[in-house]
Order: sequence, then structure tokens, then C-alpha cells
Amino acid sequence: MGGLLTFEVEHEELKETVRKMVTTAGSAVDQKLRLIDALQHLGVSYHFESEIEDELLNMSSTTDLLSDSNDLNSIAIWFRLLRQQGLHASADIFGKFKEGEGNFKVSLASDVPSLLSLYEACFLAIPGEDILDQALAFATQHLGSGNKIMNPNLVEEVRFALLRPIRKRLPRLEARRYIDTFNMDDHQSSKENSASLLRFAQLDFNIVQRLHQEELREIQQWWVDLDVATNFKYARDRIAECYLWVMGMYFEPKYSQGRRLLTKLIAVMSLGDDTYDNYATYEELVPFTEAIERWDINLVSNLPECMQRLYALYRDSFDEIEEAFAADGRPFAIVYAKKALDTLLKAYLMEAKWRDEGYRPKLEECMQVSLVTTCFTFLTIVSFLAVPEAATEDTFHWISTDPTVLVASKTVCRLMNDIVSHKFEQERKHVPSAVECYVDKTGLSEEKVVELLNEEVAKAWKDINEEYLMMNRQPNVVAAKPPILDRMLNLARVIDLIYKEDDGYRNSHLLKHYVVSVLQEPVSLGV
Ligand SMILES: CC(C)=CCC/C(C)=C/CC/C(C)=C/COP(=O)(O)OP(=O)(O)O
Repeated sequence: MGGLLTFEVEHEELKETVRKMVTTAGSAVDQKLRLIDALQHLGVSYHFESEIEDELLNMSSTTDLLSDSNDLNSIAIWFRLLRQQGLHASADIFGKFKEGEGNFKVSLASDVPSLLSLYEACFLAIPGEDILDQALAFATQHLGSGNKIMNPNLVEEVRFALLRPIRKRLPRLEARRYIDTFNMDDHQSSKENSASLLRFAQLDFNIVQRLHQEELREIQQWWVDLDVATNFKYARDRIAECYLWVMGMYFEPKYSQGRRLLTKLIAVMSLGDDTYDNYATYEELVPFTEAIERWDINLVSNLPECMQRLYALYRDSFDEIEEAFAADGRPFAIVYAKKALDTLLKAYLMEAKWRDEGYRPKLEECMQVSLVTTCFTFLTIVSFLAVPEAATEDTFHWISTDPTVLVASKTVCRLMNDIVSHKFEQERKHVPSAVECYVDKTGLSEEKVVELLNEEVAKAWKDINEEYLMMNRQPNVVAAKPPILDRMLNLARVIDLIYKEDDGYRNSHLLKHYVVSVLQEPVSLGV
């Protein structure tokens, strides 16, 4: 215990040292940019949110500093950091790196660090920015061409970036990866500053990990008591993965209560998904759905025992949510949550009906229903429980209008999920996925359809980016603030992690490495 306390004292001291690094006046812009970038990679920027915002705001008004420069690396980092923050940065700034109206200058192809920064900046594009599409194609081609990169750290950064750009990475997983590969020599600050930064990040990672472990232990206890293997034999048993999912939505200590509640809820929804998808018949699901809609336990009394248990689980989770919303002075929120749950279960019911009737929906019908069964409206609303300062009644109203950012994150979920899981699902009796419906509609090959759907996913990411910029263009839209938008951005990032190559939720061994590295193994502190 003495040891833990010593670490905590050291952590507090280092926090102030790092804060000073962020706020020190007079540092060169490019150094500040790299410091903020490093803080974000290391997963500790949440301690300095207002300081970072001030710094970036200052930089957004000093564009001329960079517009006269030919330092592509700094310009690309500047562009990315500002856009991530929802601040204005024009893509035109990259125009000077092109040969007139043509392609990007060939001479850039050998400057791997700048090329990498340009590549990363492109993932902050909004719809219609052709110059960034061009830049992305250029950077991807040259980064992937086996360029003679000497520094092994850089080789690894490029490899990983091509797999998953920064914009799509979950902050907590990135922190673990970056801490493990942090190389003092790659940073522009002094050796002493780099060492403080790294030590602070290591201590912070372990302190937060202990909190996560405590939360997960409590949740696991609840889960063990449910005895899924006996009571829901047909269902996937995935509590650690559900926790990983929610930790992806928010990892910071202040969201602890939200994580506990939301993990339990997702676990119940996972049982629900399996019950609707491959256990119950449509005839059984009609009274079940109505029972929840009306909270009338009598309607489930003739149903199989597992469905009665599931009803009780939904009811208990919902009571907990209601209590928590009421306790922090937002009793109105529960009405939005209930409406989202009812809409969700009706959509599940529709899919069960189509499945049992062997109906092949048209693409538009399929998408209308299957965007709802991503559960994202419901999950987002419940996630606001943990952000009381930002999520006001206006926010709940706004989210119920299905804003672009929500539709975009649902689109990422539905299409990526269908692309990797449709083959397995079609082997069982399952409603056709977006892939089959698209093939039906167009007559194109499955391979071509998957390519087109991936383009839709890329477009949805641009829509998410645009919503961040709208936030500052329309300051009166009270609903769209970073802690609100970040929930939907992170949901899309979770999907990219779980469904990029395969269905990692079904084949959960694929996620084992992440569970172990962020929830089990502490970062080594050296001496
Ligand atoms: C990906 C997705 C829809 C996530 C919703 C969020 C949520 C409730 C996650 C819990 C796990 C779950 C049900 C995953 C989807 O299963 P599945 O692949 O069987 O989903 P499907 O039945 O909608 O295709």
C-alpha cells in the first residue's frame, strides 16, 4: 500500500510538471504541436483538456506562422490536431505541396515522417475535400511501397498506421501501445521532459488500470451469479469483451459509474440479441416485446424460463438507469431511453418476423431496420448518464432526431458488422444482411458490393468529422459538444477494432490480446 501511495504522490507531482510544459509560453509552435500529439498518444491529454484547448485555439489564429512554412510534417499535425478539436483548419493549406494543379510533389515521397503525418491528417477529411482524397492516395501508395525507412520505430509506426490510422484508434489501447514503444530520441523536447512525460503516462496508465480492474471484478461477480452457461445456453458469454467495448466508449476515471452501468446493459443486450436472433420464435417474441414496452410481467408468464429471466434483466437494468438519471437531477432522460429501447426491440422483432417468414427485404427496408438494431441510439443515450454537465435536455432531444453523427456511427457499425459476419449468419436461419440486399438490388458480385460498402463506411467517417466542425460553426447548437460527440466517435472506433478483419465479438479469442494488455498487465515501470 505504501508503494501505491508513493506512486500516486509522484503522479501528482509529474502532472504539474507536464502541465507546465503545455502552458509554457514562448515554445515554438512545432514543439507545442508535438507535445500535445504525444500527450494524446500517451492517453493522458484528459488531464489537460482546457490547457490544450487554449493552446490549439491560439494556434488556430496564428495560421500565418505555418502558411509561410514548407514544413509538411508540422502543417499536417497542426491540421489534424485542430480538426480533432473541432477547430477550423482549411485543407487548402496542402495545396502548396502539389505540382501546380497536378499530383503531390514526387520529392515528398522519400520524406517518410511527413508522409505519415499527411496520411494521418487525411482521416480528418470532411465530405467534398478532393485534395485530401488525393493526398491519401498519394501517401498510402508511398508509405506502402517499402520505402527505405531506416529507423525501426518508424517502420513500426508506418505499418500500424496503414492498418489503423490515429483517427480510428481507441485512446486507451493506443496509450498502451505508445507507452510500450515510446522512444525518447523521437521527441523534440529535452531528454528530461521526455522522461517525465513517459513516467507520468506509465503511472497514470497503471492507476487507471487498477480502477478498471476493480470495476470489472464487480461486474464479473454479477455476471457469474447470472450463470449464463446454464440459464442462457444459446447465448454468447462475453463479459470481459462487453467491458472492453464500454471502456472504448469512455476510459477516464470520472466515467466510472457510466462504465459499470453500461457494461451490464450491453451484456443484457447481447443476451437479448441472441434471444431474438437465434432462440425465440416470432410468436414468442411478440408478447415478450410487448411486455417490455408496457412493463407488464404477466405477458411473459407463459414464455420459456430464459425469456422470463431476460425480461427481469431488462427491467432491473432499466430501473438502475432510471434511478441514476433521477439521482443526478435529469429524470426527463429516462423517457428518451425508454423510447429508444422500445424502438430497438420493435426492430429486432421485425427482423425475427422476416426471418421466420423467409422474407427478403429490399435494401432500403433492410437498412432502415438494421441501423436501429445497432443499438447505438439507446447506447448513446444511456452513455450520457456519465456526462451530466454536457448532456442537458436539449442534448436528449437532439439525439432523438437522429443527427448525422449518430447515423454515421450506426452506418459504420452496421456495414462493418455485416461485411464480416454475413457469411456465418447466412449459414443459420438469419435475415439477409446489407450485403445480400445490396447484391439483390444491383446484381453486382459480392466482392464488388463489399468494396462499395467499404466506401460507404469511409464516407460515414467523413460525416463524423464534419459534425465536429459544425460544433464551432454553430455555437448555438448546445447539444453538440466534445463529451457528447466523443461517445459516438468512440463507438465507431470500437467497431473498427472489433469488426475490421473478422467478427471479433463472436470469435472472441481475437480480442484476447487487447483484454490482457489493457485490463490485466500493468505497464512495466522499470526502476
Ligand atoms: C455490432 C452490433 C450490432 C453492436 C450492438 C451493440 C451491442 C448490444 C453489443 C453487444 C454485443 C452484440 C449484440 C453484438 C452484435 O452481435 P451480432 O453480430 O449478432 O449483431 P446483429 O445480430 O445485429 O448482426
